[in-house]
Order: sequence, then C-alpha cells, then structure tokens
Amino acid sequence: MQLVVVGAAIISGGRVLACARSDQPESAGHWEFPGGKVEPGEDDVSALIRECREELGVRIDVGPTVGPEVPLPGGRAVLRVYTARLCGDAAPRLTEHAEMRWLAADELSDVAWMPADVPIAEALRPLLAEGASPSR
Ligand SMILES: Nc1nc2c([nH]c(=O)n2[C@H]2C[C@H](O)[C@@H](COP(=O)(O)OP(=O)(O)OP(=O)(O)O)O2)c(=O)[nH]1
Repeated sequence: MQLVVVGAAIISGGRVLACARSDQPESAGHWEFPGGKVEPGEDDVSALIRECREELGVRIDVGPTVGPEVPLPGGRAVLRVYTARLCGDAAPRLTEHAEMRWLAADELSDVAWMPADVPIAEALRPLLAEGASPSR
C-alpha cells in the first residue's frame, strides 16, 4: 500500500506557516508544511490534527487540499497538502523544527522548499493573495 505524507498549509491573515526541518542532513534547512506520515488506521485529517498538536502545540481545522499530490523520492510515498486554519488563540511553538516563518504570497519563493513542496507553494500563491485582499 502506498504511504501518504500529509502536510498542513496553515493560513492566517493572508500568510502560510512554513517550517524548516532540522533532522536528516539531506533535508535539514529545507522548508516544508508541518505534518508527517499517515499511520495505519488513521485518515489524512486525523493525522494532520495529531502532527500539528505534536509539532506545533496547536489545534487546527482542516480544509480542502491545495496543489497536486506529489510523489516523494523513492516512489514509496506521496505528499498531500491540505489548507488549514488555527483553532483558538494558541500560537504555534516549535518542538521539532529548527525555524518557522509566516509567508505572504510574495514571500513564498524566499525559502528553500523541500523539492516536493515547490508546486504546492506555487498553488498557494493565489489563495494567499485573495486572503490578503482588503475587500475580505
Ligand atoms: N511533513 C512533511 N514532510 C514532507 C514535506 N515535504 C516532503 O518532501 N516531506 C517528506 C520529508 C520526509 O521524508 C517525509 C515525512 O516524514 P516525517 O519524518 O516528517 O514524518 P513523521 O513525522 O511521520 O516521522 P517519523 O514518525 O517517521 O519520524 O516526507 C512536507 O511538506 N511536510
């Protein structure tokens, strides 16, 4: 069965939360969406809620997916990213990542994304631009 890695594109005030990985030498310093592997018996949404609680100490509401489903190197897993919003007032606190940034539409290219995340960051751009519009 194919492994699924889920990511949460948490949007707030027209910005999306990006996190820098701190672990493996090949991915350290690369930016991603908080998330991780969907475990047996879990669905995508419960995995995202669990990972965001573990990695950021926040509760989220999960929305629709954004961007394409991207095959990860090695061919055993795919990356699926969902839009999400923070629930309540708690601000994200990093437990696993090295750094975090809230990126506006025009800042999405300022970080070195994990390669699989590049098309997803691109697909987010119009969503962030809309969210930032003064008419909303
Ligand atoms: N969480 C996350 N992982 C990503 C993204 N982009 C990307 O290529 N990946 C890759 C990095 C890892 O090889 C894999 C996710 O593994 P992980 O180590 O974060 O998953 P996990 O939290 O379930 O980890 P573990 O329990 O196995 O340690 O997917 C992304 O945007 N978010």
